[in-house]
Amino acid sequence: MIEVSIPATTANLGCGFDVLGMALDIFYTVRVQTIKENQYIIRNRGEGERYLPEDERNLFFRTIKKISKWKNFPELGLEVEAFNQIPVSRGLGSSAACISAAVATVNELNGRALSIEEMIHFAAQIEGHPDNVIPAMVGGLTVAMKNGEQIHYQKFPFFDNIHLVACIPEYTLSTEEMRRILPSDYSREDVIFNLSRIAYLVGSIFRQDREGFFTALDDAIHQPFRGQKIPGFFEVRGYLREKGMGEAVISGSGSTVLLMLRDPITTSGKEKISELFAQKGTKDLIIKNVNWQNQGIRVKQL
Ligand SMILES: Nc1ncnc2c1ncn2[C@@H]1O[C@H](COP(=O)(O)OP(=O)(O)OP(=O)(O)O)[C@@H](O)[C@H]1O
Ligand SMILES: N[C@@H](CCO)C(=O)O
Repeated sequence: MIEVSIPATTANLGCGFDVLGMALDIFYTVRVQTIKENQYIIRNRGEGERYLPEDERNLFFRTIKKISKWKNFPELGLEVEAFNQIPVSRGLGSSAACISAAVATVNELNGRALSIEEMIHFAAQIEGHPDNVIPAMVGGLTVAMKNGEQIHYQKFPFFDNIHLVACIPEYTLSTEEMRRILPSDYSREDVIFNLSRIAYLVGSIFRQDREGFFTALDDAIHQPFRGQKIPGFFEVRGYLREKGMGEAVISGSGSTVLLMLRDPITTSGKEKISELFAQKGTKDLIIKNVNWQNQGIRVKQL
């Protein structure tokens, strides 16, 4: 039996729309054993357990089958125990984790026949968002770049003196819908706004310049539009800025809001954040400290 574990990811990090992503210490873990050919059983525990399919319609098996076909690998029957800590459709890369786990499983069951570049290529093709898939697979904070069919990336460590807090609402948002609400054209001014910030942000990460990082997080491409669908986002961000506490960004396409803080959040800080969200109608909210992860795929033989 093998165990594969993949971290959640937060894509975009403000100005890095479709480019930046970072692995977090929330995991999707599968224990996989081969069984009779053509049998596919998955038992889901944790997030999504009430509604994720437990047969071959599950994204995990759909991914396994696609890759086995592309690569001409034998179609093995599989029995899987899945443990999911990543809330689904909340902008924390749950589908990227599930797809990456399937890709890593296929690789492991076929004598590690795939390179990391191939694994990223397949996973990104199925998931559609390399900014989630790359950090899920390699960990850290990553910059994704597409060049035709090819995907390139750079990986950096994040800051150990920025405290991350995920504010995870009960409601879900579909990535597809949250992409549809974005404009198809942007002014030159907005493009330069984001280009300058992403360059400055990556430079600040490279130099571990925390204040430079906070200065450059803002965005004109997606947050002004998506923020309107996440009641409380603008108010919480405004509060953190006003108090000098840090910044807030929309994680992936939402609904999660990721706080990036200079100091660890206090109990009263959490209460204030809950209150700001509640005033805008978001009442069922999980506020959770999270950490960035330097490792992506983990595989164990059990
Ligand atoms: N752990 C999982 N197991 C099986 N299917 C999953 C799992 N996670 C996500 N999915 C599938 O992917 C869909 C959610 O994809 P979506 O891209 O909207 O959300 P997400 O990956 O959680 O968030 P985001 O991509 O915005 O970070 C679900 O409806 C489900 O079909
Ligand atoms: N960069 C993608 C990530 C989707 O999770 C988006 O924001 O739409």
